[in-house]
Amino acid sequence: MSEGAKSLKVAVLGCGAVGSQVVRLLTEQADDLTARVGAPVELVGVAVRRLDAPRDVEVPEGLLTTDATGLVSRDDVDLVVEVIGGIEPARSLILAALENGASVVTANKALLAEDGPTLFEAAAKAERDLYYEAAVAGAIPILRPLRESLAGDKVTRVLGIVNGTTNFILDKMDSSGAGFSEALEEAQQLGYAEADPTADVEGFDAAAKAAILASLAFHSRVTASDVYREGISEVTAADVASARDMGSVVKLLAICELRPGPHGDQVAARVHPAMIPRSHPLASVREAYNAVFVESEAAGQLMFYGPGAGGAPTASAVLGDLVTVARNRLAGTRGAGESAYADRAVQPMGETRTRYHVAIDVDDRAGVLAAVANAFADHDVSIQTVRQEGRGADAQLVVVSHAASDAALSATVDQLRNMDIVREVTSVMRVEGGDE
Ligand SMILES: NC(=O)c1ccc[n+]([C@@H]2O[C@H](COP(=O)([O-])OP(=O)(O)OC[C@H]3O[C@@H](n4cnc5c(N)ncnc54)[C@H](O)[C@@H]3O)[C@@H](O)[C@H]2O)c1
Ligand SMILES: N[C@@H](CCO)C(=O)O
Ligand code: NA
Repeated sequence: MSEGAKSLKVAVLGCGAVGSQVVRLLTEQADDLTARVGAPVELVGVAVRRLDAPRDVEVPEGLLTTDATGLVSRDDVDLVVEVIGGIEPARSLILAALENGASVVTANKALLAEDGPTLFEAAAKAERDLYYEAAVAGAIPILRPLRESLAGDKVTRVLGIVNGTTNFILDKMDSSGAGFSEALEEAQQLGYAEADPTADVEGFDAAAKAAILASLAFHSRVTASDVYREGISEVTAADVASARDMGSVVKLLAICELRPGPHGDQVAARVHPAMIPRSHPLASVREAYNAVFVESEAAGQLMFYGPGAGGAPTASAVLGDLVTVARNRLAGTRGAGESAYADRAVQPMGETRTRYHVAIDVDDRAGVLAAVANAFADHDVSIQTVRQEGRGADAQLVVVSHAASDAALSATVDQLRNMDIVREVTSVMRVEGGDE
């Protein structure tokens, strides 16, 4: 480092769970950051909504401001960290920061998944960095591996547990037999789930992350609206028990795949609960942890595991990005921008091939098994396994299909629901992570 190198000035927008930890690390590790970057990284402002709000960190005297727009417009600010979240004012602030010549680090998956291209274009025009490792799976390095380490390989599939709250709830349901509401209540008491848990339990958070993962993995623009989404609020204790009987466990998965389409490979991106075998590496991801499983042509299978949420873990990813963009800044360069050259189409969910697990309560009499098998055959869906358990005059049939189009499988279930011999379809869930 050259003696007296000019300091790089950082503005932090938002001082909540993540922002307060970013401020803490920036302050506590100032000397190490200086050594690693090659110049002092100096915190010059922290934008907050209310000056007198209680905070998890003591912000140095005079740095707090309620004028975020004024802060990002300052001539001396080199680096802006956006940890406010949501669409506005985060988007306008990031665009203003880039236009003003700052490099930007954000953790905002909702914004990136909704309107990433606008931000990437602004970064390209301004010739500045826009980094966002914290936006997917918190502390786990997954975006940089996709963007850089695997840039010479062909990624074919990304399968992830990318929401800690829902993984905690499903893990609780699996380990204790609790129902969804009871497990959600416990997640709220422990501070994993928010008072309004919609974004997590209905899969919106995971779908935003899936869009970001698919865009990077397949060099295409995939937004949240391209991702098929089902949450976990309909998962019952019976589904979880049925999975257990099969040696499987229910997880909320984000699945991004390259699938053959009429004009070359297409991108399929979906978020839904699925049964996976207990022997699958993702089955051992417990509590609120996250993990992302990547398959690529040359590397084979890779797995990334760790804390996907929480103030300090997320701030770790933010700081990692901050060091990188600061180094780039000092070297007068920037990292690779958006890579969307492949421009792949998104495959509609109905055409995506999946497998189903269907548990059906039926009358226990001759011909019932054949009738159920025929319903699958009517939609050209091949059956992989059938298990039957007698229950007096009733029987329960558990059918697992081979891979078929999601539309055909869903039509099969509709037909089963309308059959006289079917008393109730007690569990329908997609199956992943085994042989097709
Ligand atoms: N908490 C996590 O575990 C986690 C993990 C990964 C990514 N993220 C992302 O990080 C971002 C921040 O999340 P968080 O958990 O810290 O949220 P948070 O709600 O704890 O903090 C956001 C803060 O921004 C402040 N704010 C709102 N509007 C503002 C404005 N106009 N100007 C200045 N401050 C304003 C709020 O008062 C609040 O303190 C979000 O994009 C979130 O998705 C969070
Ligand atoms: N609510 C998210 C936080 C990180 O995005 C989760 O539960 O994983
Ligand atoms: Na990450």
